[in-house]
Amino acid sequence: MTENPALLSFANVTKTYPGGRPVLQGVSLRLTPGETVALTGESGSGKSTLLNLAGALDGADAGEIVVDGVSLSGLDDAGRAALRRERAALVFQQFNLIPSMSVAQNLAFHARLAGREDAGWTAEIVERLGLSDQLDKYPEQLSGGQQQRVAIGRAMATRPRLLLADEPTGNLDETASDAVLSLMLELVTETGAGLLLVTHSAAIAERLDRHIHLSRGRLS
Ligand SMILES: Nc1ncnc2c1ncn2[C@@H]1O[C@H](COP(=O)(O)OP(=O)(O)OP(=O)(O)O)[C@@H](O)[C@H]1O
Repeated sequence: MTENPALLSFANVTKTYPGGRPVLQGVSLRLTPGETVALTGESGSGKSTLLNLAGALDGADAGEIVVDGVSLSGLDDAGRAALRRERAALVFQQFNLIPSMSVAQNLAFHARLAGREDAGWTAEIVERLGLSDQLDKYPEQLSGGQQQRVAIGRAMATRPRLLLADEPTGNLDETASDAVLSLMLELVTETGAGLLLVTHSAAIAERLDRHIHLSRGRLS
């Protein structure tokens, strides 16, 4: 049997910030298409660091990271930006919507940058995320749950192969958190993307296919 190609792989990755203690010490992991993986660990254990490396927001000191067949160590700034536009999308706890843009403009923004505007797919995302009545509104006019749905829609509009989410429901109450997580899992599963999601919540981690834990710079 041939092994599924990895969508994301870390091989012996290490990371230390200047003047700090080692945060990641020989981390290896593998995520295949369609797989959803929860990453937990105590505060300060390096979860966001690992996610930022996977999204090419920062570079590893050693080891190899490959996203959808692309080795990150060989990329310059432009290559890293292209990777985030075309292969790996990020969703953060703080939503990070553009305040001066309407919901419709926020949703279209990354897809336009990537030259991948697809009106049919965007309309489907809007429908699925229940945003039809919100398109002309601005982020400040939305609830936290609605803002996060826009952030997820914006990330999914480019049909990323890999979705990296850093405590995406951390700012939401339990009901909104459940709803947003369900929508995210549906979209990810339907598009065959992979999901790596940082969470503090055991209940959220249980809803994903697999659970990995970071402690003292290593995964278990
Ligand atoms: N840009 C940076 N410069 C220096 N040190 C950093 C930087 N970012 C993170 N750190 C340090 O690296 C360690 C890991 O931080 P990281 O944010 O990855 O942890 P985390 O597990 O995501 O934490 P939390 O659950 O609190 O968000 C911490 O000790 C933190 O202080």
